[in-house]
Amino acid sequence: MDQIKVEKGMAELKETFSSGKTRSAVWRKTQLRALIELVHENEEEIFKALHQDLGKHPVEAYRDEVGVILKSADYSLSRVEKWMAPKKGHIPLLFFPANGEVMPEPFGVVLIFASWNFPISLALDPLIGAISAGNTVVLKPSDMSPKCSSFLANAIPKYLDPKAIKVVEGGADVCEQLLQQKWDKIFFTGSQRIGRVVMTAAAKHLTPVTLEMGGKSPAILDVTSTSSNMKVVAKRIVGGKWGPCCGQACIGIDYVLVEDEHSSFLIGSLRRIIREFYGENPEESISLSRIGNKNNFDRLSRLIKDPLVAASIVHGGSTDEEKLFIEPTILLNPPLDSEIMTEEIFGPLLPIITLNNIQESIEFMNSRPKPLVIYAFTKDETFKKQILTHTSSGGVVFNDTMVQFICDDLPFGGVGHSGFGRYHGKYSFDTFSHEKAVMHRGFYPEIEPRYPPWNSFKLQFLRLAYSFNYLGLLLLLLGLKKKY
Ligand SMILES: NC(=O)C1=CN([C@@H]2O[C@H](COP(=O)(O)OP(=O)(O)OC[C@H]3O[C@@H](n4cnc5c(N)ncnc54)[C@H](O)[C@@H]3O)[C@@H](O)[C@H]2O)C=CC1
Ligand SMILES: CCCCCC(=O)O
Repeated sequence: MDQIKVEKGMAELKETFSSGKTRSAVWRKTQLRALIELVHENEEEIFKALHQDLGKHPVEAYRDEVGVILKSADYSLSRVEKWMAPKKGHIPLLFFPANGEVMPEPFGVVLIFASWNFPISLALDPLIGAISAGNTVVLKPSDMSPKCSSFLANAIPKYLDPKAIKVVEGGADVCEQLLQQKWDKIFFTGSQRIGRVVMTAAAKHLTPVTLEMGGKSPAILDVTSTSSNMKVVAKRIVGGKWGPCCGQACIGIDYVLVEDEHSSFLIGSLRRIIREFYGENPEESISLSRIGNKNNFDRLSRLIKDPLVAASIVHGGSTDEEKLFIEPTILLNPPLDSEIMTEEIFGPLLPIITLNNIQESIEFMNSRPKPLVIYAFTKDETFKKQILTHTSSGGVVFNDTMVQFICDDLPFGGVGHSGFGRYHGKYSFDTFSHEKAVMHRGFYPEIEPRYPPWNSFKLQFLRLAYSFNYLGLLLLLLGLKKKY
């Protein structure tokens, strides 16, 4: 994409934003309704593109993408006017008469990078936030999900305001061109490697950035307190590992921590559920999506080629390069210094790491980068509190997996290496808004002690004023009055 085209597009977006039309609730709600219409009217085409790019079945495509976007857009559409309204801010009596408010305003022209594993959700969910907050937008879908990228590039201009929302397709070269522009906000979903590239480019223009990244999200299994629910636990672990995009999910379970004595029970339970979900021959299953691209296939295949890792495979391990298929694979205690345990797996490989005591899981997690989410299957309230207070992660889910992604009142985002900033629901609106402080003052009474020349009285006045000790202030002023 040539630089002139990028700059022309930017100029138009800036002009649109300056016109003020994106600030109105009417414009924002019109765009949100149009987005809902886009998804409804093109559901089959979206299913087709998701199947072509990732082998997703329509049910998985609806669960993780189409349904998520319809939910998010409807949630914002019904609340955006309330979110737009200035919120009252308390002003101390000292400044009477005065009132204060916090007024959300759009940043301006924003850039959104989406990833390939949920190419519709991860493009349109941030877009919903950017529109709700009144911004103009460049959306850059991932080039690694080309059919979905092409669908978005064709459909969005037909439904949304083309002078305010543009789709730019392409890979690293296009991205680097885009990053040379001065954006008012960048919302990035992707890897730490590229997240650093984005942050570096944003720093040049002091552009605020939200980084939605990933990492190694563990699932802790306290079998002692959940043994009576093991079938549900196993379904949720299998669903949370291989369900979303065949394990290629930022909030997918990366590894499981379990006490040694329970590892066989767990593996047997997982095996049964894998068969129940994907049949005797998962390669033939229509319910298991495929590895997204050759790069990820080669990387994952390499992880299990390591002899010590290969020796730890207790289920699965088969691959088919032509079909970009990797069987749901379980490993038991691969070496902790192997790449599968030091790098984000982002695929259908599930290491099970055994501990002497489930309490050790806290130290195990704390000795590694902060994950996007911690899943913990336990009914032990004390252990829950320990996890919440002695570990740090983007989020914590007790006794389930993945479902937090569709809860609009829970912020979705990481901490430390898993990212910063968050979105979903009103958090999306806030992420794409500047909260402007507004204070209205009167002209009387004047607070003379705020002005020079300084003297001891004014120091005394300010001491009481800053402690908002109104009685003290009154007595001081009365005392002054009496004195003079
Ligand atoms: N927190 C979240 O919501 C999610 C996080 N992720 C994380 O993303 C990673 C996998 O996603 P990928 O798309 O492979 O990540 P990626 O970092 O390779 O690409 C992300 C985006 O950046 C663009 N990009 C690629 N090269 C670039 C460059 N040189 N300069 C600027 N932009 C560039 C891509 O086209 C894409 O739009 C995993 O680490 C995963 O954990 C993935 C999905 C969701
Ligand atoms: C179920 C949808 C999850 C999307 C974010 C991810 O895990 O990559």
